Amino acid sequence: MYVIAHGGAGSAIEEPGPRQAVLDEAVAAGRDAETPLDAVVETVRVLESSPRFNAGVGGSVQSDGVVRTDAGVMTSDREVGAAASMPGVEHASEVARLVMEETPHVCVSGVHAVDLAAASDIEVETDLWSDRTREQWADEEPPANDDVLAQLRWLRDDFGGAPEGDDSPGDGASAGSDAHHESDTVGAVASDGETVAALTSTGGRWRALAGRVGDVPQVGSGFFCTHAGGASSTGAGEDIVRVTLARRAVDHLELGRNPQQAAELAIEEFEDITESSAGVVVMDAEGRAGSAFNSDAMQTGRHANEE
Ligand SMILES: NC(=O)C[C@H](N)C(=O)O
Repeated sequence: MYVIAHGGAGSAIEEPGPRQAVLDEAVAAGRDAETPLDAVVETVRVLESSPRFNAGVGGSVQSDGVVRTDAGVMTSDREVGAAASMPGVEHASEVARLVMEETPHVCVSGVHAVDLAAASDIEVETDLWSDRTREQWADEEPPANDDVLAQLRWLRDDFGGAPEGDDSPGDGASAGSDAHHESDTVGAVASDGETVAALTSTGGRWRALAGRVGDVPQVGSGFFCTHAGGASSTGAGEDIVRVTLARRAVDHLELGRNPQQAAELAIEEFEDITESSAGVVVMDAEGRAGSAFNSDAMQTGRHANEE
């Protein structure tokens, strides 16, 4: 099985080694899977369980002090499932798969998605806080939860550009430090040499308005897959949605470009349109991989067809 995984597009961190080790472990878990769908879920599960990434445990905290998770998955036969805004769900990837396989719908959200997960024996009520997010949240001074408009005023300046922690090239008012690790969304694309699956999972963006949903569970934005191949995006979700970044990358595969060209072209177009920052990983049906980003850094792990 061929697999490429990413740990989010953002600023370079001082010690990338430990995160790279988790990414490599995640790809190793996916390599042993039987199908591309199993492979992306196995890969992303490892990343969701690591507090080093902004997905599952360690996910970003929303304005009301709650961590909510989102994920989306798609296979090359255009089966799609997504789940959004789930408190207490570590493996949003599993809920996205559940929505795809067991419901007639494409996306389920909030407490209803959590109920569906619990009824299907997916673990819920997990403590998604990490030491890092607990410490960072302690420095915040959010307005009271029942004053939504005050919360909106409090958080508004953080958005409209690159995710916080990413100082290139967006115009985010809070750019410049990687303190929140909020750009460390995770994703994977896998291929058995014939069929493909793509999956993305996140805690969203730091102190986003409670209930905010970004690109990750939106088909074509955070993830996309056809017979040509699949893509998983990361970065400023509000901007990724405006250009449907994953769809754009896969379109380039459909037009005959290789995965590296497809990733680069999609990011160039994204930057031209939004002046914001993002990254994308791409794998075609033969298992050849490519990746591109216009942030300072994006860590990937891969076991790809190098032919
Ligand atoms: N950094 C990220 O990738 C965050 C994610 N794209 C979101 O906006 O929810």
